[in-house]
Amino acid sequence: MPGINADIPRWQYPPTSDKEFDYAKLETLDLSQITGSEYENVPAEVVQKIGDAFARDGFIYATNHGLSSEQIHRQFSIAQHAFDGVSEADKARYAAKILEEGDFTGYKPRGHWKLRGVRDQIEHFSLGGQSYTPERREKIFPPALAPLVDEIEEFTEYNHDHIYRKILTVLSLVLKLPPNALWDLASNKDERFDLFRYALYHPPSPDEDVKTDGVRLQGHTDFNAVSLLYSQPIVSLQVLMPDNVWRYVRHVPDALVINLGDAMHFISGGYLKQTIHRVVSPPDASQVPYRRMGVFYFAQFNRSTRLTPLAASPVAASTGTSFFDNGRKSPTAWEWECSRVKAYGQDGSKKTIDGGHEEEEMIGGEKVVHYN
Ligand SMILES: O=C(O)CCC(=O)C(=O)O
Ligand SMILES: [Fe+2]
Repeated sequence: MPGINADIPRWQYPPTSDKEFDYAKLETLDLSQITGSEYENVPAEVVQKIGDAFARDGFIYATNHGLSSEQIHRQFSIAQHAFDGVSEADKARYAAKILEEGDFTGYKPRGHWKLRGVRDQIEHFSLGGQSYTPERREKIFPPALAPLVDEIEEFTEYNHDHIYRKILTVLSLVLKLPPNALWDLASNKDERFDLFRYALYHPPSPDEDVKTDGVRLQGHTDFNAVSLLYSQPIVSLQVLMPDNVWRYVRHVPDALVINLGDAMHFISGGYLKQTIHRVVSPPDASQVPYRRMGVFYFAQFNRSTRLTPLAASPVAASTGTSFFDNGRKSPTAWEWECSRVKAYGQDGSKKTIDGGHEEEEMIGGEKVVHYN
């Protein structure tokens, strides 16, 4: 693999919890069951099982994605290097223009978001998951990461071309469309704006944890189409399950935790669920002192894709649900992303509703609720 010799410290995974918690029961998709030169073949029972899981829970695990433990571990080591091997001055120089442009590309410092007046403790380094031209390389990557760019690019391409593509085949069949229908909405290279992210959750102070009730990343839906989260040992991610109970996601070594975002929800007429999830302080006290590292691939449709229910899908049509003033004001995938990125985590722009949750009006009259 190119750049593999770039000598960086190896990430030490925190110890895995051996305690039992109220874990979410999630289905598993074995990605090796999707075959064919264009990943067009999926056994009918897999389509049924995964379609039901995405319509009900919105979250699944995926295994047999074709990446080795070592390749995944390497990404966690690169993540560590992106935070520990880059100076604070360079992080500021390569800061993301989150409020100005609604774009996460670059570094997000701790404290950009606030929850109940408390600054968040999460650092990000996010990259657009598309080819890195020489100009983009210089603009996005601080010098300390330059030797790793080819390796990072190879990983992001794999996430898009193989893992995301397979998920899109399954979902196309779930929506009773031809197997390549959703891939056709996501494979225009000139319009790609997937986001690949390394995230570092620093442990907050006990005082901060009290003020936020242990919530470290407020309950939210993702803005994009399909999110791929590389499973990591610290028990912390919670999913709001169909019975309205927050349940933890169990760590499955080398598996992917996959969830759907707003874009997929809208184009499926609401059939596919954009499930609410959040990150809280670890229920296993022995994990509390550890830094929690994340490797996430947020896959998107092409920028100009209109987020309106797909007319060709009988499943999308059958829900009878439409959005954005009956489609008259449907944004593109890009417009929706920018509008949500700018507004997220900015205390004060919302109104409090039932249950102490907060509601905010987004473009096209759609409402977004932030769950506490
Ligand atoms: O940290 C995690 O496990 C999930 C993060 C997440 O939900 C997000 O960044 O959208
Ligand atoms: Fe999320």
